[in-house]
Amino acid sequence: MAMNKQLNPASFMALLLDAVCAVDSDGRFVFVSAAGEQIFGYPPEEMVGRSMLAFIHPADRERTLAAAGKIMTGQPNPHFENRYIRKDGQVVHIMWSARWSESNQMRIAVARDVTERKRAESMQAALFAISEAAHAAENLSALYQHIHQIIGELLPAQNFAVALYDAASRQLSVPYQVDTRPADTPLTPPDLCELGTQVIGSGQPLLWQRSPPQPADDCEALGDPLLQSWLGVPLCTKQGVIGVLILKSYHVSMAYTRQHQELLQYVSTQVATAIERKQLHSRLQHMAQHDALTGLPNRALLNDKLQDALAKAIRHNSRVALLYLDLDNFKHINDSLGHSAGDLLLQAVAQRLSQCVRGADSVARIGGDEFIVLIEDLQRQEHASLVAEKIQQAFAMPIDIKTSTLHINVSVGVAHFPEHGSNGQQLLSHADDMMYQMKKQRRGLPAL
Ligand SMILES: Nc1nc2c(ncn2[C@@H]2O[C@H](COP(=O)(O)OP(=O)(O)OP(=O)(O)O)[C@@H](O)[C@H]2O)c(=O)[nH]1
Repeated sequence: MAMNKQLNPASFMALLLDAVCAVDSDGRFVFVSAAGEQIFGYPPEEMVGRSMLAFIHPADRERTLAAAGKIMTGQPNPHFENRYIRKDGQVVHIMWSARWSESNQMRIAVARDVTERKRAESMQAALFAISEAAHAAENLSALYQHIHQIIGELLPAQNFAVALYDAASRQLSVPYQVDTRPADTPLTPPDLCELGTQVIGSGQPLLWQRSPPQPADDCEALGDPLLQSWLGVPLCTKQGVIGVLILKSYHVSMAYTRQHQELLQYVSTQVATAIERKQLHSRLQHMAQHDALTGLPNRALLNDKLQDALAKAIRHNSRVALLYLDLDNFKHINDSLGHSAGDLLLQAVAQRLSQCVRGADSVARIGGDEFIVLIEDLQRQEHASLVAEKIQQAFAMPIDIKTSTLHINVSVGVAHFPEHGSNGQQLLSHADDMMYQMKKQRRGLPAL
């Protein structure tokens, strides 16, 4: 009891880890306890008299004003979170417990630094978001974009790239890259691939800083966004290192640190797994939609493309044509030269056909020696016959397979939308009939 009498409550306040603050009705700090310096980085006397808005993260100002308004109507808020910018520029997450004092006309609040908890939460959230993205993203490039966005919420990632390593060809490719450096400025060393290759080789992260740092004024005067800082973290899976996550900074004021490196490493395994899963999915999808021998779309993909083309043609009141192609006497080539020569011929035919059409058109292999050309957005009906003629001319040239020079003929049948059918099935069937008629006519002719 005797001891209690000697205690000075003000000395308790100085020992508190949380800061006690008082803010007047205009939002100005009236009092900040000693712990404020630890939390906000400013000595209390530098905060007192200034508006709280001067310290709050711009993105949280409006929300904070709304919460303060409610507190001033007499509703205490024991769990309000916002971000402050410390004197050293770091962002600090604060949990406020605040109420209005009618007699003092002030908000009385206790501030607790919850930055560590927030960081752990956002790291967990990032892991979860990356794994979600692996399922939700439609394709690999959508996944890279999503990963960029998630990483950008954890650390500065204005300049971000995903580089992938193909162990078979020992090549590093960059399927995703966002770089704020103007495209026409010359690349300043070090080269992205050079550092990326080092990360792949060592399987270790690499943090590179320009040394000595280029003064900011020099860079601005030159208009040259010189690379200042580079962070590369390997993407490791059970198969080994499959690539590198890369962050770059062109600003002297933003240099990557070991802390950034740890954050990026923390998410990199999840990123690697997500990319690997999506790559496998893309490969399976490609296999399900393409012919393994020629690499052309197969019947399933052709049907999808045909359906899309017809839907578009109906919307835009445009035309579509289908060419049904079948090689003549292909069986004879298989029988006389062997199946592998037949395979090579089919590959050569696929290549030659692809060269006869525009990028917007499609060539598909739908059976043994049967191919389809889908011509979209046809300006005039005659154009399909022109493409058919072009194909016939292309096949007038012999094809060299192994040691043989082969002369092959192609029978072609054409169907037009809307004249020969209102759906894909009807059009394919009509083109097949036309092709068969041509084949029959040819059979009636003397052998070439
Ligand atoms: N090499 C090879 N042959 C294939 C493949 N798929 C189907 N074939 C063969 O292709 C041939 C197709 O025979 P047909 O439909 O009678 O064709 P054709 O000999 O050109 O006869 P016409 O079309 O009447 O001129 C068969 O011998 C099949 O075994 C393949 O992937 N590779």
